[in-house]
Amino acid sequence: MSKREFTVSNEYTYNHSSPTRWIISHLYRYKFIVLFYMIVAITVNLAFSETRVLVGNAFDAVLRGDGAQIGIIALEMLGLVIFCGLVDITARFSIEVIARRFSRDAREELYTSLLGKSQSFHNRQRVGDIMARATNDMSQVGDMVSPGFDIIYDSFSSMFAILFFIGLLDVRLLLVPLLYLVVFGFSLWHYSRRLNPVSRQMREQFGTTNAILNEAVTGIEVIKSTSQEEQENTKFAHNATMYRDLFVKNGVIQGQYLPTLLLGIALAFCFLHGLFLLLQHQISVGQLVAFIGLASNMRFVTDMSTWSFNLVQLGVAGGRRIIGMIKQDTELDENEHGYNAEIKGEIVFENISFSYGEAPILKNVSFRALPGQTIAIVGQTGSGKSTMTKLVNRIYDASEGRVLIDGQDTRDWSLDALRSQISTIEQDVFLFSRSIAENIAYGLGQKANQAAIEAAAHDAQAHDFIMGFKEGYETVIGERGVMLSGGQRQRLAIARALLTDPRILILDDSTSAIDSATEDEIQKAIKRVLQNRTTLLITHRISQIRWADKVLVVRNGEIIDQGTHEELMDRCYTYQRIFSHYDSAPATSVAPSAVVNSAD
Ligand SMILES: Nc1ncnc2c1ncn2[C@@H]1O[C@H](COP(=O)(O)OP(=O)(O)OP(=O)(O)O)[C@@H](O)[C@H]1O
Repeated sequence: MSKREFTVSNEYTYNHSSPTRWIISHLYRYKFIVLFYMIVAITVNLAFSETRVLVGNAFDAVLRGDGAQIGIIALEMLGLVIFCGLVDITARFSIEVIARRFSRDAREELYTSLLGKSQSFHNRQRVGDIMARATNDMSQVGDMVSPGFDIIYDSFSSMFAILFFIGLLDVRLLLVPLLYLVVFGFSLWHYSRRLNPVSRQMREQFGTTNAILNEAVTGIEVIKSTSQEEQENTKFAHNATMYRDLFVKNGVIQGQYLPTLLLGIALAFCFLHGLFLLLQHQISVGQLVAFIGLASNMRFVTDMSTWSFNLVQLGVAGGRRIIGMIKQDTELDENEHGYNAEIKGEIVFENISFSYGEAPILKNVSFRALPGQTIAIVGQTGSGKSTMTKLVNRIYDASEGRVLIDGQDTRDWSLDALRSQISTIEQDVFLFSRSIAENIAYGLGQKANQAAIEAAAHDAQAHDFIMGFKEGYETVIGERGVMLSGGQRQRLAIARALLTDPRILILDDSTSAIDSATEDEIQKAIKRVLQNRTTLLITHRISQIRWADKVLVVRNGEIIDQGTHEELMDRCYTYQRIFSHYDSAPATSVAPSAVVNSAD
């Protein structure tokens, strides 16, 4: 079992060792419905084949001039046809239930697995590709069961019924149908082998094309502002053409389906064989008619196989892509039974080094924050400030060294216990397209009440602007909060953090987008949110740096000095360069990156 950051209790375990096993393990979950379907489907086919035998019997009765027998046969036929119709509905209904449950379960499985993947995993993935797997591959998997598997099973059970009744007519009549079956099986195997790789490539190509489309729609602003429509269009057209070519290739293989030709030959031989036995007085005319009727039923088996095998191929290919994603390794483990306690708030970085890839981003970083302290982090852009904070709640793990929270290595903490007590307010606040109340209450799930939400919004200086909307707290904000200004989004994020009452708070440049009119309100909100918790504060604002108990000066992934604002002003040249001309200025913001860069 690979590592996961999130699991659901009582989760059903599926077999991921191969796509086929995965599919079987899903179907096994509904074994009784599957069994019911299989019995019912075979019953329908037996009943249907019996009608052919009745036609043969009717022929014999006509030749004998036995009117009474003809009447009985007609009634039997009527009864059988009604029975077939009714039972067939049950079979179709049960297979449809299985197919849709399968799709639903597989969707849930993929979704849970995605929630359990690490940030590094999601950094690597393309959203469009994930979406293709979650939508298209999922419906392929459902269609594989119904109509795909349904038709195949129906075909084979119908074949079984055909052979059964032919055997009852006269065992010798089985000769040609059995020979046909062997040749049919072989050509089907050959057909699947050719179709399989093309189906797989089609799925892959669909994912890529979808990812390009998704990226273009998400980044439409950049495309337009840089006039790159032409380039994007060419790229998309190239990929769409590749998808089309694969589709055509798929069609060509399907068009070369040999069993249709083979069936024609088989039927001709069946007729010759039957005729031969009739002329030898080995079988009756009625038996010959029944035999030909049954043999021509093999047409359903042959025709249906083309399309349904394609559906199964596509389903298996889809399943392979889905489990491919589910099985992909992720770096962190939920550590469900790890250390679990209320965080007091001590953070210790012990000789931390970290890199996303080859290049080291943090080098031998050490510092200590006592419970309740505010630690400001300043440094040039790209120096590794945000990365440092991402090691605290284990978005990433350090490559070397240890991060200790209350003396415990973060790797020993239960991930849920750790993360649920740490909140981050980032530069780019993410809001869901839900109501404002739901966005504020997000960290608490369903547990927050309206009064608590409003109190948090008051403290975050967000209440007034929220009440300015017609729907107040029930206002649904657009995707990614586009209806709100940067400052409003950040105040909602502060309200969210206040509500969850985290023991450790990470504020990453959180006030950079705020205009001066709301500056005071925000300062109040931030000051309020810092109280009674350990805070790592990445900021460009001198007023906030003054609140800090300690300031870390970061350059190229190293802490070059640390101390209080006053100490650093006294002894750190780089720090002096950043803040000297703001020393007597009122609370305001600076862009230390620019200054530090020039100091370098
Ligand atoms: N997910 C990632 N994958 C690979 N490299 C990354 C990733 N995130 C950040 N980096 C790189 O790590 C370095 C440090 O980035 P980080 O965001 O920690 O800097 P920062 O000091 O917070 O910068 P800023 O002030 O601009 O936010 C940068 O060179 C950046 O390109």
